[in-house]
Amino acid sequence: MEQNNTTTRWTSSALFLSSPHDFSKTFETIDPRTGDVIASIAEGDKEDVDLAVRSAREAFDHGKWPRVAGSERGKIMLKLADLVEEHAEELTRLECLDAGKLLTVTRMVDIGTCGSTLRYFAGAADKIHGETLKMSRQFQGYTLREPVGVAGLIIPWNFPAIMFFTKVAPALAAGCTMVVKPAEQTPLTALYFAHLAKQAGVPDGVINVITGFGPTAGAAIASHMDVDMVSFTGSTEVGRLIMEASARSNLKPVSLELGGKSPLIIFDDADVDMAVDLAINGNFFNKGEVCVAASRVCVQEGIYERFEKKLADRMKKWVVGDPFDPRVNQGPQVDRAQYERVLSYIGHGKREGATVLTGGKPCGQKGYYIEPTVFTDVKDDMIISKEEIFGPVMCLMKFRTVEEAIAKANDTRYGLAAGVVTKDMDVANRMTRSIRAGVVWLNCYLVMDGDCPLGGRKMSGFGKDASMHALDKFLAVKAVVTPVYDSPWL
Ligand SMILES: NC(=O)C1=CN([C@@H]2O[C@H](COP(=O)(O)OP(=O)(O)OC[C@H]3O[C@@H](n4cnc5c(N)ncnc54)[C@H](OP(=O)(O)O)[C@@H]3O)[C@@H](O)[C@H]2O)C=CC1
Ligand SMILES: CCCCCC/C=C/C(=O)O
Repeated sequence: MEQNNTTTRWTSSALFLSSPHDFSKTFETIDPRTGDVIASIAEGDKEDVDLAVRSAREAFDHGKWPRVAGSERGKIMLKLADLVEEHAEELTRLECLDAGKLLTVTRMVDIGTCGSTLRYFAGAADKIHGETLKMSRQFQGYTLREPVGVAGLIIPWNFPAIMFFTKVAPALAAGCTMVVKPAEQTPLTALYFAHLAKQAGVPDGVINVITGFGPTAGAAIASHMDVDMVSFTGSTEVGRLIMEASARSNLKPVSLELGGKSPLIIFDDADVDMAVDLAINGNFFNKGEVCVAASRVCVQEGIYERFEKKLADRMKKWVVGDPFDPRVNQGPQVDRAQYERVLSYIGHGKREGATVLTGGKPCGQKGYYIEPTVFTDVKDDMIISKEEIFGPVMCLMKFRTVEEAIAKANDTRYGLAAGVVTKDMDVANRMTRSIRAGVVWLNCYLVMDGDCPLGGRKMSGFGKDASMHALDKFLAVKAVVTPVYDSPWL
């Protein structure tokens, strides 16, 4: 962390100190339980992005991070993982406060995952190999996989800590330097991580966190001539803007993890209790603010009525309230805009003739709470069945045949995730191969793992987060070719 007289800049960069720029602009981050202000945060804009990119450029072109052995980078990343775990309690509370997340889940899943993501990629940092090429003439060829340079990492508000390390950890392992922009709604943990990174020994200029707004700071990263790649998670609409900005600037490669309208297809032979569990978790986990939410639940007609009744019974026990209370299942939506957006979709559903099985209203005296809502009688052409709602709203539908299930699953412009519940291996194989999505969960849902790639097709974007595929995004492949003379073989 660097400090100056006007405001606090949390960054591992030293360049900020010498700038004459006005650092006094701030914005407020809000507690979604109440609408109260948690803190004032420095509002970075285009000028700050320029400074941050200069700092990252300097650290990449002349600093030690890309030049030390991968094992050394790995060691520092392991130290950072330890520090994150030592500070897990403060981080957990910051994340819950900023994003309205459940305390117990955040401790285990969100903050719990940060250390494992860092460790996964720390282990990869000294195993980045090229290939020897089988040249057809008297030449020797091989490939180098080099760090791509300065990475721009633009992060959403639904999993601020998880997404921070999902992007930062592979970039660090590859030897890149980076400018990271957390979402305006949830900047707190990113700032804390930058501070811990400095303590862990990440050199100045390697991780530069810019807090601020998308249309200013985010857009400046996407269009910057000296940013070498962008990895973005967020809406399809902003994904398009990022691609446009790349096209209009330096044609930097972009990786886009965007929205979804994922189907969960439940066949007649499913264990109904298990299927109900998957549908609830798939829709109401993290108050539905999940890119892979199973927002279209399609149940085969033979078990449909039993499924619907069990689901309605289960939802009666669902508790919405303060996410710090361990008895609560669902906290508030992240901010007023998202709360209003979700309520407006619920309004569309009612007006379009879908039936409200459960929920359908806001709740609580203050804050951004919404009842978990299940719509039945949903038709494929309704807005609620086509558009990403990103809130606690499930669309329940019926189907008869496997063919119909495949058609329903693919009847979306998105292609991020899907779930299939069946005991029949032939049906399972046919479904998993027919669905056009980045991940298909079979007899489970929302199972994430460091080694499991996440990323979509169609309007859910392209490029993978997590797994070794994520590391590839931060590496440029270079072929090196040289003549060989009198080689005894080819
Ligand atoms: N795939 C996913 O996981 C996510 C999907 N979404 C979808 O998007 C909807 C709207 O949410 P919203 O917060 O508006 O999502 P955005 O796509 O606007 O936000 C994601 C990130 O992009 C930044 N951003 C916004 N505009 C630009 C821009 N022009 N150039 C570069 N970066 C930009 C945001 O900054 P800032 O917030 O500071 O403006 C934030 O850091 C949700 O309802 C949901 O459907 C949203 C978040 C995550
Ligand atoms: C166990 C859930 C973790 C989800 C992490 C990835 C989600 C990404 C997204 O919704 O954008």
